[in-house]
Amino acid sequence: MLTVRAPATSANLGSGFDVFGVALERPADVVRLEKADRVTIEMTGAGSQYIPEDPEKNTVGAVADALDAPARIQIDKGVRPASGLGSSAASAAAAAVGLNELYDRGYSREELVPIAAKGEAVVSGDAHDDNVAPSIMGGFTIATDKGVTQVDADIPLVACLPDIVVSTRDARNVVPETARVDQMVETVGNAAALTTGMHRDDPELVGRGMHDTVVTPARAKLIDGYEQVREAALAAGATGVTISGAGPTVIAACAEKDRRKIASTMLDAFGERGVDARVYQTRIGGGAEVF
Ligand SMILES: Nc1ncnc2c1ncn2[C@@H]1O[C@H](COP(=O)(O)OP(=O)(O)O)[C@@H](O)[C@H]1O
Ligand SMILES: N[C@@H](CCOP(=O)(O)O)C(=O)O
Repeated sequence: MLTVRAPATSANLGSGFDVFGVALERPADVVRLEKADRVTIEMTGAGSQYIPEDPEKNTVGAVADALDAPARIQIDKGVRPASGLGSSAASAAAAAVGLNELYDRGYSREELVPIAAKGEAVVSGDAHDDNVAPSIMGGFTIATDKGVTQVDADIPLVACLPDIVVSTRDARNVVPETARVDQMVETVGNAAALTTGMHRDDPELVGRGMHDTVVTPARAKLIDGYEQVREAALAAGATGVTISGAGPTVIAACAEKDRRKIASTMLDAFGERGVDARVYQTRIGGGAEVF
């Protein structure tokens, strides 16, 4: 049996809607695969009771189909579904990397990205690549229909996951259909600053570039306590704060020395709203690993 560990990811980072993503050092899904006559899926771990084992409805089923690689697939979820931490993508990324190796298909990591994204289409209606790209390739990724650009950035992060469920499909429905030119100009500036910050491993520049006035304000309404948590994290030293993926996780970039304080401040701020939460003190990490 082949074992693959594929990391959680944080997509968008504010200014890079549907394009930017980072792999997180933790949490991760662990997927075990062996060749079989047909695809079967067994789920365990965080929130697994809410995830269908039917290959037609699970992200890994679409990946196995695309690679013509039937297998017995056991998924141990470390990434809770509907978290904004690329839960559905982590399983799809692990399946793409694992089945490619098991069946010796010979695809490169970059070529596996659109294949894994077919799994995302099953759950959110859109084959967006911004979670599967970093989960497969690691680091900071810029995923467009022209391919993926990747850099091995190192930025400390805090990801605070409240006990609220936001499905990516629902959160995509509140994205505004249009943006003003001044918002476009601001977004381009922020995205450029963030990208430069990733190349320099500079949390200040990355945090500044996470600002977004187009998609984030619309989605913030789905997360009870978002504004309070954001303000508390900034006051505790975060260099930037935004919604991770479609939410409800709130993600902060920071200097290493401030990470612990920011983590406890974010938990407290959700607590003051009566919302339970858990927090990951993490950083940008590598992509899927095969054991
Ligand atoms: N292997 C999988 N892992 C996680 N969620 C899955 C998987 N397969 C299907 N799903 C479904 O995908 C949805 C979660 O995906 P999504 O809303 O994109 O959340 P996330 O932000 O955590 O990726 C849930 O409805 C879940 O049942
Ligand atoms: N770009 C997508 C990313 C969704 O990420 P997820 O972790 O919430 O699945 C979006 O913002 O809709």
